[in-house]
Amino acid sequence: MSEIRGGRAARTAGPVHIVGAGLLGASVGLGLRELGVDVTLEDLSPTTVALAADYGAGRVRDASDPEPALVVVATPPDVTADAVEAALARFTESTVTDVASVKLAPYETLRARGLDLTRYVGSHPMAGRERGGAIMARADLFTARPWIICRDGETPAASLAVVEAVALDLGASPLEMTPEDHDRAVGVVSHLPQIVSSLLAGRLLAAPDPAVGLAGQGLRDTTRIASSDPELWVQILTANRGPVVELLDGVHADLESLIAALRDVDAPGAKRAIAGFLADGNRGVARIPGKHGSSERFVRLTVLVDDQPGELGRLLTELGELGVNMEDLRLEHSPGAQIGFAEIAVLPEVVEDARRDLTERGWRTL
Ligand SMILES: NC(=O)C1=CN([C@@H]2O[C@H](COP(=O)(O)OP(=O)(O)OC[C@H]3O[C@@H](n4cnc5c(N)ncnc54)[C@H](O)[C@@H]3O)[C@@H](O)[C@H]2O)C=CC1
Ligand SMILES: O=C(O)C(=O)Cc1ccc(O)cc1
Repeated sequence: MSEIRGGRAARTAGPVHIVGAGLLGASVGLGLRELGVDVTLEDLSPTTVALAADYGAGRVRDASDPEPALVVVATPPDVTADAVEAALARFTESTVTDVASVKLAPYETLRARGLDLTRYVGSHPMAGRERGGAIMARADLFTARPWIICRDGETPAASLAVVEAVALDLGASPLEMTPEDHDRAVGVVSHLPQIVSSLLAGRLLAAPDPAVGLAGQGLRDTTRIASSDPELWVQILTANRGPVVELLDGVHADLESLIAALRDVDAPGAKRAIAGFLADGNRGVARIPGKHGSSERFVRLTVLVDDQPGELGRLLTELGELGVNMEDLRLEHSPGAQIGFAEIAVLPEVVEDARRDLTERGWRTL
């Protein structure tokens, strides 16, 4: 434990040098700076470095600075291998990690160049936002999120420990995977959802305005990540095309079966086939770990909140008065809409009482 601030001790011994001071890089910087770790920043864009420094993510490195203990490469995936190679050459003692969303492609590129990768430890925090840039950075981006670490057999324990320490300092849960297992896993939990969400949202382009105006919570939930950055995602999807194409082949086959069943709903077995897809979805969604480890520990109650100043504050105060222990809160609000949706997660045993009490106080619930 090297440095202390705000009651929390940093496991990370700086300096930490960040290459690429956008969303991920500046978020790592902000989180480590909060713990008092010395962080230096670098980016192709001088404006991005200045912005990230202004927000408090670190400072510009100067010639008198010692070698960093750790270099975090947070550049777009297609230049990650180049930036890792450059960092390994420039800093001859530092551990170098990267946070790219794909792990096999940069690793294979580096291996193919015949480099000594002893000091390189690929990693990937499973946390992000729809938009990139230093301006979107947050110190708490990684809180309670998995942080995958891909070492190979050669990685010394000390290098691994440096990357683990950063993940833990930022509130993440480090776990180890091979680059192959990582790419397969994120294919299904991150890349396929992105594609499905984008395809779904793309269908809205042909829908008339009055139809889109009817959009409810289901559409909002399933299209949130459709606002993601196309440039970043072209890189991610092309780099992980093997697992992604395999997953899409599965979706394609399912879609064909579903379409066939819906085309001829009176055919023997058609309704059972349709029910099967929906039931599989039920079983799949139940496997997604919730904030507290299981999606089934909490249930969600949606409360309609008028678009007036202070309404959300009033709801939170009244929940407190009613003794409702809120485990999580999500807000949905469309620009121009007269109403917002506050989705609160509560223990199943209190949901019906909470609904009744809120209704008695004049709140509308879904
Ligand atoms: N955006 C997200 O939700 C997540 C992104 N990642 C990964 O993090 C990495 C960074 O993504 P973001 O922070 O979202 O992107 P970003 O666009 O916000 O930041 C990337 C920064 O890298 C800089 N850059 C580009 N080439 C460079 C080079 N050769 N040397 C120095 N700086 C360079 C750019 O100027 C930019 O400021 C990507 O590899 C991405 O796959 C990982 C988890 C989540
Ligand atoms: O918004 C979400 O739910 C995400 O999962 C964001 C995200 C995007 C890209 C990554 O490589 C990791 C996480």
